[in-house]
Amino acid sequence: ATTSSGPGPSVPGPVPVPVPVLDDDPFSVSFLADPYPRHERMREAGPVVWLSHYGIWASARHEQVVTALTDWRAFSSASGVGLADFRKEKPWRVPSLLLEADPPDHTRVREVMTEVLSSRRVRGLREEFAAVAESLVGDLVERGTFDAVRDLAEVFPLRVFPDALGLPEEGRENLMPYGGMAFNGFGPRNDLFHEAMADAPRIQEWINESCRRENLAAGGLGQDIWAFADTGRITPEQAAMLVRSLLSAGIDTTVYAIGNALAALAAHPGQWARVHENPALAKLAFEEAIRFESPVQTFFRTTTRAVDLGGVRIGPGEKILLFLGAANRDPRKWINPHTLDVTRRTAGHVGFGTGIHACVGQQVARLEGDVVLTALARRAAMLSPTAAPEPRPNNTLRGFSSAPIRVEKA
Ligand code: HEM
Ligand SMILES: O=C(O)c1ccc(-n2ccnc2)cc1
Repeated sequence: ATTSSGPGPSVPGPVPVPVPVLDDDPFSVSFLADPYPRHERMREAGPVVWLSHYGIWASARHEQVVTALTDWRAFSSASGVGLADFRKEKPWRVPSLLLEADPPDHTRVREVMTEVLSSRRVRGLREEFAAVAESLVGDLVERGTFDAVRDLAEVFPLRVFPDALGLPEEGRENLMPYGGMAFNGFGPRNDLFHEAMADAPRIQEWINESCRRENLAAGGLGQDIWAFADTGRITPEQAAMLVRSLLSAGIDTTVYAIGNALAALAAHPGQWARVHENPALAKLAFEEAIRFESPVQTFFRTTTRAVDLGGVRIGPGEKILLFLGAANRDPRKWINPHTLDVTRRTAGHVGFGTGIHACVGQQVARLEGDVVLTALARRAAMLSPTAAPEPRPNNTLRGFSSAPIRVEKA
């Protein structure tokens, strides 16, 4: 890292703290394949750094990431939570009413989504989710060796969430690709972006059809959203867009999270032994895995005014990349951050974000992780990797395309 008088547009004010300039490309395949050493360098360079490759600010420290996520007035989502600044360029799709909005627009739709995904409603999903997990995991443990990603992490969410949403059977193969579009779409228009968008018109057509009220089964989360349109709390157009949010968020996030948890636990046999000994630890183990190998690595904010963050003066209308995954391994916040500890006190991790945009689906995600790891904890005395997991590069998500493991039956 080199220091300079301060990159980016100069902003009048107190003498600026010399800002470290790094030339990393955080959306390159090499960075994404092994982000942790780069996170460390960014954290050590300072609370806020300038990434000259894209001309953006960035923070990899827990304190500054929490400050930016919490202060939605100074750090806005309405110009997009990806690299694209919606004030300067056309978004690739109509912006999200939740993720890419600020109060007051964000407030009402967030209240509705919070009710749709309430703890009580999610508790009502547990019996069905657990039954699918027991059956799937039971078969895999009998096999003795399987791929934690291909045979479990990519299968379970697609078995339970589309049904919970009320989606028709046909076309579900579009869900992972659409998640790939959404999450690669937050990055620069690099190869990952263009590859994800290759079949965009056809997939977006299926997504738009899937958001229509008549295509959503009664009793599902999709119809729950549409019911709010009848009350006048939201308009029909908003209802369709909120269903689109669930289609964007509901699959890839948990696929990557469950895969990361299984790969991490297989790589730490002592930790798995504790979970097998006490399956009630499954829920905590999943939470620790979200801290340790955060499925959602980054999101952007855009400043609405000149603002000081960590002593660094950031001008108005500038993008800052928040490294959630790096904040979750900041030694200023965590003891032995690079160690997986299934009994760690994980409170304060930002794997689900924090503040007004904190993940509204986190109870669904936790339920999925809990039932899968609980089913495995009861049946598998030992997990061991039979090959290194294969990273699956994505502009926003961190995870694997394969994680072969051997299980020793309990
Ligand atoms: C382990 C899985 C998941 C992780 C790690 C995760 C992570 C996150 C993060 C970090 C945010 C904050 C975004 C920001 O601050 O800009 C977020 C927001 C959100 N999440 Fe998740 N998520 C997960 C699963 C889900 C699921 C399963 C759903 C839906 C059922 C969901 C729905 C949402 C929505 C709608 C928002 C936007 C909330 C708002 O802007 O008010 N997420 N999530
Ligand atoms: O509204 C959307 O399109 C949208 C909303 C939420 C997510 N998300 C990210 C992490 N958890 C959920 C992704 C897309």
